[in-house]
Amino acid sequence: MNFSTVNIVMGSQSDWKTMQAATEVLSALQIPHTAGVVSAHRTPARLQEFAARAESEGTKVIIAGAGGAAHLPGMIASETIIPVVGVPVASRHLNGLDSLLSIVQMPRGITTATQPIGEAGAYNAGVMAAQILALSDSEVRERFRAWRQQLTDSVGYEIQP
Ligand SMILES: Nc1c(C(=O)O)ncn1[C@@H]1O[C@H](COP(=O)(O)O)[C@@H](O)[C@H]1O
Repeated sequence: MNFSTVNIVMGSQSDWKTMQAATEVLSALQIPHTAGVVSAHRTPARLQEFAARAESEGTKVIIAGAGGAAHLPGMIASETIIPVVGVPVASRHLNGLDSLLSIVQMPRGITTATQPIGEAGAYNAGVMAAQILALSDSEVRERFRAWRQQLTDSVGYEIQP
């Protein structure tokens, strides 16, 4: 189990093709991150160990993605006070609506920062993690501002018919 400033975890190896988009902004902003498989359903002991160690290992934000009965993000959120950014991975039968509802409908007091379904959600999870870190890290803040300006500048006004 590897720990880093941002830990990206997912319920299955099959989620990686979606979840790897979370690394794009983190890499661009030079934010240390690592990724691995943790499942509330299949590896409950690993989940317990991961959540118990993350804070003392220096993790500041956890990005958790899962599909279907996506209990992983909420279960991690219940075991640590580190903010958990949840990513609903598109499921085979219900296109991720099941994943979204499983992650977003948390009980009062325990919460996840839930992102859109699929790759765009994973990408934005990276953005959200960077913004959380920017609050307490001036170097990340400056890099984030520059990244955001680039995004703004890249949106052209003219329509290309
Ligand atoms: N939702 C969860 C959890 C969990 O929430 O603990 N563990 C695995 N899974 C999900 O099962 C789906 C199918 O997994 P497989 O492709 O391994 O059969 C994946 O999207 C995974 O996130």
